[in-house]
Amino acid sequence: MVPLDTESIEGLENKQFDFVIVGGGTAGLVVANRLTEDPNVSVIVLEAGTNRLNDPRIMVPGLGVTTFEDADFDWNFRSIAQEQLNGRKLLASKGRTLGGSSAINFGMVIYPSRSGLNAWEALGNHGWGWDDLSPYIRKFQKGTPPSDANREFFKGMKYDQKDQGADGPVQVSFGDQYMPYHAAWMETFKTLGYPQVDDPINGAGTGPFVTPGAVDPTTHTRSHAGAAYLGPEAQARPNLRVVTGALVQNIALERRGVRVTATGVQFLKDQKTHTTLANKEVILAAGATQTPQILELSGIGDEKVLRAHGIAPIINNPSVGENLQDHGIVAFGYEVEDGLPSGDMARDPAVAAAAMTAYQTDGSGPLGMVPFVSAFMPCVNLPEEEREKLLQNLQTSIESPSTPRAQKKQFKAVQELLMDPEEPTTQYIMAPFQMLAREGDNPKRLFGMGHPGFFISLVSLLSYPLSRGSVHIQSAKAGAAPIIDHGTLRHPVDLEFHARHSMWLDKIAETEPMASLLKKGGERLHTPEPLTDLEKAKQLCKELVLSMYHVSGTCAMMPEEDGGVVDSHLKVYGTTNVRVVDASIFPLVPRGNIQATVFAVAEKAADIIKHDLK
Ligand SMILES: Cc1cc2nc3c(=O)[nH]c(=O)nc-3n(C[C@H](O)[C@H](O)[C@H](O)COP(=O)(O)OP(=O)(O)OC[C@H]3O[C@@H](n4cnc5c(N)ncnc54)[C@H](O)[C@@H]3O)c2cc1C
Repeated sequence: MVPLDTESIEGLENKQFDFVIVGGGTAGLVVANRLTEDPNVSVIVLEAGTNRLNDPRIMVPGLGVTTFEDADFDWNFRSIAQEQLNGRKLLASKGRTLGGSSAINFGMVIYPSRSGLNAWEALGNHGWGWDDLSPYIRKFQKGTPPSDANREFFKGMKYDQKDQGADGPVQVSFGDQYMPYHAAWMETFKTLGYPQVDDPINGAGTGPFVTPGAVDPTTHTRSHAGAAYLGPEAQARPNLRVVTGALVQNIALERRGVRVTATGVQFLKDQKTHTTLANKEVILAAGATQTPQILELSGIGDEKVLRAHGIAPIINNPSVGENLQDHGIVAFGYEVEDGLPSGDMARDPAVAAAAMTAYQTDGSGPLGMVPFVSAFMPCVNLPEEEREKLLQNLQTSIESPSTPRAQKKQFKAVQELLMDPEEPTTQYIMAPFQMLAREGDNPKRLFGMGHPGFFISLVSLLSYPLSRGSVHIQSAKAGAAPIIDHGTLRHPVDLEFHARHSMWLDKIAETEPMASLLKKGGERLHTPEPLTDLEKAKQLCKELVLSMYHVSGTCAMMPEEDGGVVDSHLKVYGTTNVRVVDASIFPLVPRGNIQATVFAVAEKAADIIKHDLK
């Protein structure tokens, strides 16, 4: 593909576009594409990061991990020290390139649940339940069925052939070179009494499943937002302009009566400040870490935070940047039986070269696929009276006068999800390589295969965490990293659930057929001895938990009095024409990895905007 010139700003100064979209990431490019389907609508996308659409480190799915910490791809944020995690800082990687985080992520496509989305609606967001949003899952993707070989390998694999999206831009497919642990994962859950019951795209049911990936099955390239929504046809549209290296500093706002109207944005490019005008709307799609930052820099946020940085408040909304949710993951490492493979083999240059040759020859092998299997599970090792006690603790925190009103409603919604026998409380994942979780804030060591020997990782994350964090500006300077407080495992009930889920990882490892693939008496990266003590499990969770990079909820869609920042049309309260379309609007984080939900939200947002234009 001829590279799209996104560097030039010729003719841009004070030029007016109907829509100014801030951030050319996962959600931003969906909205840009859909709005410019109408040739009479003009759109500019301002992306702070690079244009690396043709870069192999993005295009080759298995190379994504090499982009971490590289400023050409990753913002490379860290959280502030997390007191509840022994003072550790969490890595907060985030895409800084066209395609945003979808261009550097692990490519897993995981769908939200019916009840999880219905909870969004119950929180006061009319039109955002499962029946409203799930059609957009089918709109953003095109699913390619598993091959006969995969069906044979994963016996009993459920795939709902008729309902995978017919012609969406994001290609979703399965791999072609799974390892014995992948098949054993499905069988092991069956042994434990939890076979797969349905395709997760249908939004219900617990049990294991083969995780589809955002990979084009023909070219074996990553199907991220840039590839899917900014392909040759979109690039050729005269009504769509995309500029990279354009760091948006703030929205220009004017008070018109009781509400405030955006007239454009100011952005920094090549060390100079420029202005672009919005004829109709400014759409913030800078992601859950930076969308609140831009609002605060524009004078929309908690007036105390703004004044502390010398910013004059225009709209006082203390909920901006609050309600941060993330999935914290706890990864355990198990040595595999002698003679069996593992992704750790790639530390041998000859093996890495062979994988690259296979990929270059016909797209086959580990580099061209997303190598994970998952399971959604309830907390199976939690006796009924203990469950009652934990839910009672949650009830106490719902009733506590110190719990803010907004959180009370959310906790109530989570409580219902935790009590629903059809809903998972965890997502388990098997990754066929080692993760050195104690090196957590350093991706080169975390994923660097630095420990001798061959391992797999078994991972747990809480589907519906109660812990809440925040993100706020640390200076009035647009380029400064925001203060990110993940808050992971801060709520005591989260720690109770996560400890129990992590203990069950050992159970998976010692159950057949998985057990036979792991070395008897082999090394365990998390703890040398099997984990039988709940208190020890809690300490281990605090020591090992990492961010799964699912930061969301920081400009939540909810009624304003309940802690909302945007209404159910995604308009920022107090403005006539500023919308947010990205992971910040999630009122509750969905049950697993979030990119599918971001794509679906952005598709729905585009329809809402088109409708509102009429
Ligand atoms: C390392 C990693 C692995 C992940 N793995 C998975 C996975 O396997 N499966 C899954 O479902 N999810 C995964 N996720 C999560 C998922 O990719 C993200 O949650 C989702 O893509 C976020 O979409 P978004 O549109 O909200 O933000 P983004 O896609 O991050 O887009 C925001 C864009 O705005 C730009 N921007 C920011 N500030 C400014 C500014 N001031 N001016 C202009 N532009 C700006 C950014 O550079 C970026 O391009 C992962 C995320 C990461 C980081």
